[in-house]
Amino acid sequence: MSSLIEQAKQKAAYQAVDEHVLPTHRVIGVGSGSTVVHVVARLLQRDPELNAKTVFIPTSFQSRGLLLDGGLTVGDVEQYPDIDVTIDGADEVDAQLNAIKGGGAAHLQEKVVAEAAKKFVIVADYRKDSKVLGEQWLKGVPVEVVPFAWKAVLKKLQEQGSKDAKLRMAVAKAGPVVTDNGNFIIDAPFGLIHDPVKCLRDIKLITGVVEVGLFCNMAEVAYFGCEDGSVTIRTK
Ligand SMILES: O=C(CO)[C@H](O)[C@H](O)COP(=O)(O)O
Repeated sequence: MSSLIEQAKQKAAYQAVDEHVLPTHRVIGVGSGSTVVHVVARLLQRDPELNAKTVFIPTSFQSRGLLLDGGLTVGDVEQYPDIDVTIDGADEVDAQLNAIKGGGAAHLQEKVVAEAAKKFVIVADYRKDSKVLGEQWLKGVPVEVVPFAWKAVLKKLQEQGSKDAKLRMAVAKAGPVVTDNGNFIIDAPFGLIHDPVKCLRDIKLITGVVEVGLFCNMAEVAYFGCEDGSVTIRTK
């Protein structure tokens, strides 16, 4: 395996799957991102008969592809509004298990699938472990917005104190990133976020905002893969 970071992601993902995906579970939410690749790899190592009795709820085009490529059955929250457990990555997690998500622009579906679950578990490597949000993740809070309102929302975010807020631009396409839901993303840095609940509320009240990449009071436990090969578990 290539790097310490990749090993850390794998360790956290494998341990979280082993400890939280139970044989009795029938509906499992699967987040998005590079750490979740290891979550799916571990799910595929389970007893195939068990996986055949289980429906997996993806949170993006990416995770849907991972699940389908593995031959797993996928569903959605319309069919399965009661999820046993959802496991997802994060961009940063604070001491209270509040998280910044949306680095992969998938936080709208991720939040719906996390909220529909009895238990929400975060998996991450050591770079994501913070006391206060905004310590490590400097790109800002990802905010999904309806396209026609992006400039108006950007202005409001700047008025709320994020003077460097900007529209996320695509890399291999001219123009902005377009989410799986057909929306745009604004990345809004607020420095250290000591009160993430207030920050979330303030942003969500801006008309044109679809969802904010602040996941407050949602995770029950976070697994951090460490540089020395160990895994740190943080619970509420
Ligand atoms: O929120 C997310 C996507 O919207 C991801 O979970 C987050 O960006 C972490 O990704 P990675 O595991 O690749 O570091």
